[in-house]
Amino acid sequence: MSTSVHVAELTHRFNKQAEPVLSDVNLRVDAGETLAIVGESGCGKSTLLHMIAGMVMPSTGTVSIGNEPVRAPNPRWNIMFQRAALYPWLSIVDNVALGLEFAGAGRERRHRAAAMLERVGLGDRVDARPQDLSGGQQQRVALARSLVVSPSVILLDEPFSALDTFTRSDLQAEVLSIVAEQGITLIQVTHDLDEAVIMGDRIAVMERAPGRIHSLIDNRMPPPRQPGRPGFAGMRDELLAAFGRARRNLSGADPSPVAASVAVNA
Ligand SMILES: Nc1ncnc2c1ncn2[C@@H]1O[C@H](COP(=O)(O)OP(=O)(O)OP(=O)(O)O)[C@@H](O)[C@H]1O
Repeated sequence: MSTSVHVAELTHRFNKQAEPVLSDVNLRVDAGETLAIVGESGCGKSTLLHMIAGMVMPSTGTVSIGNEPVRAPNPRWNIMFQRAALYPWLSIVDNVALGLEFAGAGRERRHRAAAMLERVGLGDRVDARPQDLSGGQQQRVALARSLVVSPSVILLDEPFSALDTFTRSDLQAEVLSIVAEQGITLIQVTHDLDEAVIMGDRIAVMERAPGRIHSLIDNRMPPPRQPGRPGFAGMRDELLAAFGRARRNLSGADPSPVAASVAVNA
């Protein structure tokens, strides 16, 4: 079952003397919606995501998932990182089943883990060790581990950034298909504007120092959103312009789209 995410009046300082890393962040993501978050390096995207995941408590403000205040990590709002942290001494089916064990599942967990590996295209590798898989396959295992616990919300922190273009594209499509099928609410941090257009029904552009939401853009492209399809380049240009405006709020300069593009890819 999908669930909404509500961030209210969130401000964060990593220590009392420091300037706030995040300030006055307000955000609502509807149940079943997908949101991509972009912004200049260091603007606080990961910090915000970690707070939604309950890994870091905000200095002030609240995060709620459904009607429940987030105070700790929970399998119902699961986070997946850029690098798959898999146990090399366990087979991949046991790595995935471990997520279910932490979530309190019973003896059927190995069967459920195998079914989820099948769903992400690794049904014939269940007994392999993580180190025998490619980076893309390892990310598929991590994805299966995040999804097998049937989360209402999935939080992705640049999960595909280390992958080649084709593997990344396959995994983007896989994630979109699974979240649509299961009605999961998705929030994904990315550096890649193409990826933001592909993944997000809406795209939040953040500014930095302090980090806050600069703009929220509705993605007008209907899925499947793929580079080269009509409307994709226009949506990306709109996003790039918003990214440039978010930077200008910081520096007072007026960056050209090329300068903004360099910053995005830095
Ligand atoms: N545990 C921490 N203690 C102190 N400062 C931190 C901590 N974690 C992050 N920061 C600082 O908070 C700011 C935001 O970091 P964060 O990683 O959230 O940004 P980001 O937008 O995700 O960056 P990037 O795109 O480069 O990954 C940075 O200035 C970072 O140095």
